[in-house]
Amino acid sequence: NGMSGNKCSTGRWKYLTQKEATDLDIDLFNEYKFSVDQLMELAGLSVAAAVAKTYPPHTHESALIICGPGNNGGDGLVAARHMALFGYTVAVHYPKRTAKPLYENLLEQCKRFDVRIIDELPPATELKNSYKVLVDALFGFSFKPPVREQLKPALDALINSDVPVCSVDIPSGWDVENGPGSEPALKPSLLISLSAPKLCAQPQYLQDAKHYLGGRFLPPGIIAKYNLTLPPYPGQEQMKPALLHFHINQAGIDLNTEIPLQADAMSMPGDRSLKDERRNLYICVRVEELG
Ligand SMILES: NC(=O)C1=CN([C@@H]2O[C@H](COP(=O)(O)OP(=O)(O)OC[C@H]3O[C@@H](n4cnc5c(N)ncnc54)[C@H](OP(=O)(O)O)[C@@H]3O)[C@@H](O)[C@H]2O)[C@@H](O)CC1
Ligand SMILES: [K+]
Repeated sequence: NGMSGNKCSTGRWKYLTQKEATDLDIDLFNEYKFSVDQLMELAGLSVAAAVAKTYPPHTHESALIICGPGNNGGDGLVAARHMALFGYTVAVHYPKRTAKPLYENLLEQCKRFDVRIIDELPPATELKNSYKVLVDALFGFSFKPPVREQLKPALDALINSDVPVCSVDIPSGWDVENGPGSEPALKPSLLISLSAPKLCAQPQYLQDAKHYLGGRFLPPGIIAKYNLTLPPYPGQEQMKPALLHFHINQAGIDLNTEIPLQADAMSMPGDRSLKDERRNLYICVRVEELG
């Protein structure tokens, strides 16, 4: 039936290496003259929008955002403010603060939006009772495993929480290129890749997670330089369900696959005939949205 193995991907999109992600970031600032604040605002806004689409405030009112010391944490602070505007009750845990005006200002803004800053994380059971959704803004594409002692409790809280975790750009603790590894790792239920997905966002690592693309700010020159093939954003949206992962049920076998959304109809659950571009054949699938 052309679907040997248990994975099927059309392999249409480009996934960045860690070095490409870093170089692209540097180009945006040095060559394309963006400031960090600008891109962080757009990144954080798209994170908040993707979280609200997946776990809306009327069902997941109470949110905890765990922020790390780098720009990934900055994205989390921005998302916290936007989520407060969207109607969530938001708390932020920010255990290793960076003494730079950008981060100090973002934190102050959070406080002015009634975001609660919590210095100690509660134990897992209490965390589960207090929050309906977590945002993982601990580490982004500059992370090098293994996690050091100081931030291990924050990572462990995300791993052991038993609450849906929405990861910003990279699931924290994962190798940016090689995914979760063999140790017990974070299993996010939503990943928001920023600007372009990194190698760890491939479906074989992400498994049942929803996957959005956000950070809609790449100039055409960057797209050309890095040979980026990315799904087009619809209209004025800040984020896009780029690489939704569906359960495929064929002849009683559950397959986990990745299907790029070419038409809106594809995002609806139901039976479909889909073209597997790589193998150039059509497969009959049942599309069930996860999560
Ligand atoms: N172009 C884009 O798409 C844009 C991307 N943006 C965002 O920026 C993110 C990348 O940000 P980033 O480069 O500041 O690094 P990030 O990953 O947050 O963390 C570095 C920090 O973690 C630390 N650390 C590292 N390893 C560690 C370990 N094992 N254990 C403990 N700590 C460890 C490291 O500490 P250090 O090693 O330096 O002491 C440093 O403090 C990116 O993913 C996206 O979210 C947007 O904001 C704007 C445009
Ligand atoms: K993260």
